[in-house]
Formats: sequence, C-alpha cells, structure tokens
Amino acid sequence: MYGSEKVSEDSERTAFRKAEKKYKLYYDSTLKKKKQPKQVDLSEVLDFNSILESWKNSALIPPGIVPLQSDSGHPFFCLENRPGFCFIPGGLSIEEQYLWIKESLISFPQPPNRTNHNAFYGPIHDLFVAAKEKKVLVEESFSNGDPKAWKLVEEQEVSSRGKGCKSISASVLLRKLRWSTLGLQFEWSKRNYDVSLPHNKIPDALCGLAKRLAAPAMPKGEDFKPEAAIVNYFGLGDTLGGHLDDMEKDWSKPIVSMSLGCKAIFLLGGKSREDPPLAMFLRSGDVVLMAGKARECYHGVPRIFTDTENAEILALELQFSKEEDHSFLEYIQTSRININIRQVF
Ligand SMILES: O=C(O)CCC(=O)C(=O)O
Ligand SMILES: [Fe+2]
Repeated sequence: MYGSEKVSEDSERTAFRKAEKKYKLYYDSTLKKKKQPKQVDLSEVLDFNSILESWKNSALIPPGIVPLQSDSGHPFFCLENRPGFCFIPGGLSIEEQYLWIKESLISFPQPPNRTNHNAFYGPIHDLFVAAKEKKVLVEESFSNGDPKAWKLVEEQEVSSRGKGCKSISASVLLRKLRWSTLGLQFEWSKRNYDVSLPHNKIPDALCGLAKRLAAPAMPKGEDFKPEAAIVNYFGLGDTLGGHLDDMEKDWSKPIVSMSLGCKAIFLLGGKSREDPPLAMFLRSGDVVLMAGKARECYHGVPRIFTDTENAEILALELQFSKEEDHSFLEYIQTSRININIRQVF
C-alpha cells in the first residue's frame, strides 16, 4: 500500500491510479536550475476550509456536500454520494496538534510498538532523540556466534569500529520512518492484526480524543473502542497508494484519521478502483471519519506539499517556535503525520 510497492499493469489503468498520477510529485526536467516540482492543476481538489468559510459567511454550500454540527457545536461535512464519510475541518486545536506531533515522534515509535525499521534493524529505542544527538546505528557482531544486532552509538565511536562495520545515521532512519503501530500490532506481511505480539494499550488521552472525534460517525448508543492505531509519516515525494482498510471486524465503526503537519491531497474513491476518486486537501488539524459504506471505498494520499505557500503550517510553526522545540519544527516543516485509530473487534 506504500508508494514504493509495485502496481500491476491493470491497476495502472484504473481511474484511481490516473488520479494518483495526476497529483503525485514530478520534477520539471525542462528547467536547468534547482529541481522544481512540476505544476499541477489543483482546481478540482475539494477545499473544506473554503467550503466552511463560505458556509459560515453566506450559508452557501456546493451541491452534494451536507453541513452538520457535532454535539459540541463543531461544524463538519458529509458527502451525499459517500455515506459514512465525514470531514471535520480543524477538528484538532493547535495545542492538540502540537501534542500529537511530539508524541508521534517521541513515544509512538518506541518498542514494543513496531515501525517499518523493525524488520531490518530490530527494535530501536529513542530514535528521535538519537537523531537530534547525531547518533549512528551500527551493526554489532559477537565473537561467541550470537546473531548480529544493531545498536545506537555516538558519532565518534563509529570510526573506531573499522571499515567493515555497517552503519546508518539516526537522522537518515528518522527521515525513512514511514509507520509505527500502537495498541494491537498490525502485521503488514499478513495484512492482519497479530494479537500475540507484545503491545501497550493506546494511551488514554488518545483514546479519549478518538472517542470524541468518532461520535458523529458512530451508530446510535454505541461506544467507540480504540484498540489499534497506525501512524504514517510522510516526507516530500512519499505517497500512500490506494487501499481499503478491511481487517477490522465491525465496519459500522469509523476509522478516525487525524492529519498533522504539511498539507496533503487525499483521494476518496468508490468500491472499485475504476470509480473516479474525489480529491480533497487535508491540512494540519483536519480529521476524517470513514464508517459504514465509506469503509468500502478505496482511498490514498498521492501528494504532500512542503513548500511554504502550499504546506499551510504557519500556526504550527508559531506553536513550535520555542528554542527547545527546534528539532520538532525542523521535522514538521518538511513532513506530514497521519494518526488513524481503529476499533479492531
Ligand atoms: O494518511 C492518511 O490521511 C490516510 C491514512 C490511511 O488511509 C491508512 O493508514 O490506512
Ligand atoms: Fe486507510
């Protein structure tokens, strides 16, 4: 489901794939100077921020979009032709965005939570701090024949280990961090939850937040139980290919999906990859709910924007302007984080 995965020739020709190709990042090879992203026509991308503004100012709403209000009075939108899909513009306050960006970088990738690095390097503790301290992950081999293992060491220590020693800097690993899993661990190779893997419960504060956000998409009288979450990390050029999240038992319960950091384009397709998807912007703080019929809809993220004009992270930059937050600011200025929370059973 990640951008690097191969796509078959047939799926290359679907309407979903065409939209992915339309929006994905290409560089302009006609320009001699610095690599420049190719211009892309964004005129068909739904912008719920401006829809909200015109709704508030003049009660005008484009056809097919249904404006609603949560119990707390927060506005959100549904789509007539995609029942079960809700878009909550600015569903997270700036303070919540600040908190969950920090948690996504500091706590969420901590073992026993797994990340995309586990399969190759084993568990890595404190990756974000290690990157800040310019540490390096080195491969250790043991003379007693124990299997090799990777360990974080100070930069200066690397040269003393000799030329043959395999190593990779923590900052490169942080850049290559693509996902971490919280609560019940998702096993990507089997595309299922592996309940036998050690795991911590989803933190209470995140549970509370997810329950509150899930409310507009919940069946009446039922309670959302957050049991697992996938945290996706995107740098410029990273994509999340069209997919379904179909490994949870009860599709009447929503997936609660929160966007943090740089703006992205989200594609919401239909039941088939042949259905032309709707494109919409996802900004920091936006929340998407997918429940019921919407759980059968292909979706993905073909593009994130990291340039000042398009990233739209000014408020976040101010929030992270203290000296002690510099490393978070640096990361989020070129990244997007998505936390999506699920009830598994
Ligand atoms: O990044 C996003 O907004 C969507 C993430 C998603 O669909 C997933 O992880 O299943
Ligand atoms: Fe998904």
